[in-house]
Parts: sequence; structure tokens; C-alpha cells
Amino acid sequence: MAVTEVRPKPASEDALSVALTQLRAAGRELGLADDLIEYLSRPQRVLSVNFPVKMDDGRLRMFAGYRVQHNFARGPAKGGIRFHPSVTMDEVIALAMWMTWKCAVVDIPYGGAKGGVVVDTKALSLSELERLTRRFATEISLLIGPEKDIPAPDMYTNPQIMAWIMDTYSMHQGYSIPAVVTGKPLEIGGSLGRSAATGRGAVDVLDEYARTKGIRLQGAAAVVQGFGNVGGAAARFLHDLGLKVIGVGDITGALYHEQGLDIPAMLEHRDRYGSIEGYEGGEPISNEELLALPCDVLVPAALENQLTGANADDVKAKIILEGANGPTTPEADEIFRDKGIVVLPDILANAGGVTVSYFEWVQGLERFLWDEEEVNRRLRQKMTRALHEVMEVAEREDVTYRQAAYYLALGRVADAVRIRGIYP
Ligand SMILES: NC(=O)C1=CN([C@@H]2O[C@H](COP(=O)(O)OP(=O)(O)OC[C@H]3O[C@@H](n4cnc5c(N)ncnc54)[C@H](O)[C@@H]3O)[C@@H](O)[C@H]2O)C=CC1
Ligand SMILES: O=C(O)CCC(=O)C(=O)O
Repeated sequence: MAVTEVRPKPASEDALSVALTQLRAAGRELGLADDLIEYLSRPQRVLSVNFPVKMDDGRLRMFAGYRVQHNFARGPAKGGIRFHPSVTMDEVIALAMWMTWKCAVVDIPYGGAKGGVVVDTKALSLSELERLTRRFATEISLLIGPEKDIPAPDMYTNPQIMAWIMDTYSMHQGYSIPAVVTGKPLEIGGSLGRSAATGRGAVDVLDEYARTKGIRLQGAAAVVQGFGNVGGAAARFLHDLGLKVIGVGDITGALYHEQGLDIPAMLEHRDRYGSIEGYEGGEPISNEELLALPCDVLVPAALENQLTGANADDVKAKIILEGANGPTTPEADEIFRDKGIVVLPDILANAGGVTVSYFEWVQGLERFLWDEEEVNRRLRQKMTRALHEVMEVAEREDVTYRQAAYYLALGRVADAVRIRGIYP
């Protein structure tokens, strides 16, 4: 008998309303017509799948998943795949929409997409995870392809999962197609620098912002929520730049150290045990206390909706560097603006991952691999150019960096839509 996956209450029910509020506000401010805003607010394609996976104990279990393609006006759809128990279709639509804007902000030739499976990967064996991934890849192979829609890792997915997707897709086509996914292992055509790219790109943005504004980062205090691909790399690069990372949190809890946590040791601990749980070099604090720590830079790098109307007043950071997608609600944004807290927004700050994914895709199509120095140099170039464009719009229009990033993105997507003749 098939056993149905029980879905816990979604933690991020309103990611879509956040994404839509941001889009509609920026669209109106930019003077876009209502029908164009309406067009941009709809995902172009939504694939919802229910699929069986044989578990190790012989039972069959049903899983639900989604692949959403929000918009292709500027190129093939691009975006990660998330495996998380609270994934919903609306959340994936919001994440796909943010991908469209993000690719436009850094000016890479993609539209936006995202995928998700409702699953707690920690409850699966490795072979169950592989069977689930291969079955999901088969289900979404209707949509994906190197010229159509190119997945990559997001929360609780990784290079191994990308390798299984690439292998499954290639098996169906009858030959190897590395460019169908990015964030692959190096052995099968992954790019040097991709795994650290989101954290590196975010810290490049912060570094350039600080340089431009004459802010000294050496010795400044930073706090990082989320210690996975994005948060872990961001913490490492902040530490390397000479900031004191005084607080770090993950799903298991948070730690504080006034003099700065030993980030290399914490990363080693995470790599060995899977989380920061059991690391003894800091004082345990709650997630709420973590986000309210007095600091210069706060990096939310976990889930959506972490900084809301309910806790924004408690935030004491001077700069918020958004590693996560959608960590700040519009209500919190207003509070931060009134308090003079600078937000370097997700669609700019965390675009380093998709930027190096783009480099990986280009390398895959050309069958020519770049060295890591070249990848990191081009990444910094893309991120700093986008930052300066956003800063220029913000200054000219007297708006926040999020508004400016939206103006830039919507302007570029709207231009493509008009030039292609989709919109009069
Ligand atoms: N992987 C990538 O290249 C990119 C990821 N992002 C975004 O960055 C965020 C993090 O993604 P990854 O680092 O890839 O995921 P990951 O799966 O590598 O790590 C997630 C981290 O968040 C922590 N976490 C999960 N739930 C939490 C909670 N309720 N409270 C505190 N911590 C919690 C986990 O313990 C883990 O440390 C997501 O919003 C994702 O969409 C954005 C751009 C690119
Ligand atoms: O690397 C990619 O293609 C997408 C990464 C991603 O999912 C994101 O930027 O949120």
C-alpha cells in the first residue's frame, strides 16, 4: 500500500505575497502599466508532480514536488532545487520569480525558475535520496534541458544530487549532457569556485560597498544565520576579510562569542557532524537573540521571512547582507529604512551562485574549463558592477537598494518583453 508523505505546516506560506508585494510596488513606482505588472506577476509554467519512491523497507512512499518557470523573456529558465519539508507550490513560485529579477540584476542571459520537493532529507538513507532524486528528475525532464531550464542546488540539495539529475537526464537522452544542471561535482564538468560562489559573491558586494562608502570592515562584528553552503562560505570570507564573526546559527541552535567565533574550526565541525550542534567554542543563544545581536553586518542565510514586522525593531545591525532568498518582509524593510539600516538585497547580494552557475553552463557548452582565479575574478567583476548600478539608481531615485535593484531588474525584463513583441 502507498503511504503518503505527511506535510508539516509550511513555514513560509507568505513568501509569494512578499514577492508579489515587492514586484507590484516597484512596478508601480517605475510607472509600468498594470497589465505588464500582471503579466510579470504570473509564473509562465508550473509543473506539479506526485511520484512514488521505493523505500529501503520495501514500502512505497509518495512525494510531491514542483518545477516552476517564472519568465523566459531574457533567456532559458534558471534556478535551484530545494528539498525541504515545508516546500509549497507558492513558495517555489516566489523563489522562481526572485530568480528572474536576480538574473536581470547581474545581467546574465536567463529567466527565472525554481524547483522543490516536500521532503526531510535527514529522514532518508542515501539510496532513498538517490531514488527520490532520479524519479523527480524524470518527472521534471518534461521541462528541463540545457537550452530550456537548468537546475542547480538550493537548500538541502548539493553537487551529488546535481550529478544524479544530470545522469538521469543524460540516460533518457542517450548521451552525456553536463550543461543540463550546474553546481555539479568537478569530476563531471562542474566549475571551480561554484560551491563557494554565493557566499563569496555576497562578501564581494559587502566589501565593495564598504570601500565605496569608506566603511572599515577590519575588526567589524558580523552575525550569520544559516551555516550551510551560503552562510558557511559567507562566514569564512567575512572571517578572511578580518571581520569578527560574533554569532552563528543553524537549524540546531546558535552560538555567540564576543571576541569572534573560530570560523575555520566551526566549519570543520560542521563538515564532520553536519551542523554546529556540539561545537563548544561559544555561548549558546536562541535564534531570536542571534538576530538581535548588536553588530555591523547581519547575514541572514537560511530561510525566507526571518526579519519581519515582529522582530525588525530588535535588529541592531548597521548593514543586512541578504544571503537567503526573501529573508526580509516588506514591513521589516520599512522599519529598517526608518532606522537607517542598509539592506543589500537578496536579488543582488546572493546572485554570486547563479553567476558562477552561468559560468559553469558556458564552460559546459564550450567544453572548456576555466581556472579558479578566472572564475573568481569574473564573479567579482559581475557583482561589483551590479552593485554600482544599483547604488547609482538608488542615489538618483532616492530609494532603498532593494527598490533600486527591482527597478534595474524590472526595467531589463520589461525591455526584453517589449523587444520580443510579447508586450505592445
Ligand atoms: N546554494 C546557493 O547557491 C544559493 C542559495 N540561496 C539561498 O540561501 C539560503 C540557504 O541556502 P543554502 O546555504 O544553499 O542551504 P543549505 O542547505 O546548504 O544550508 C541551510 C542552512 O540553514 C540552516 N537552517 C535551516 N533552517 C533553519 C532555521 N529554521 N533557522 C536557522 N537556520 C536554519 C541549516 O541548518 C543550514 O545551516 C536559502 O534561502 C537559499 O535559497 C541563494 C542563492 C544561491
Ligand atoms: O545557481 C543557480 O542556478 C541558482 C541558485 C539559486 O537557486 C538561487 O540563486 O537562489
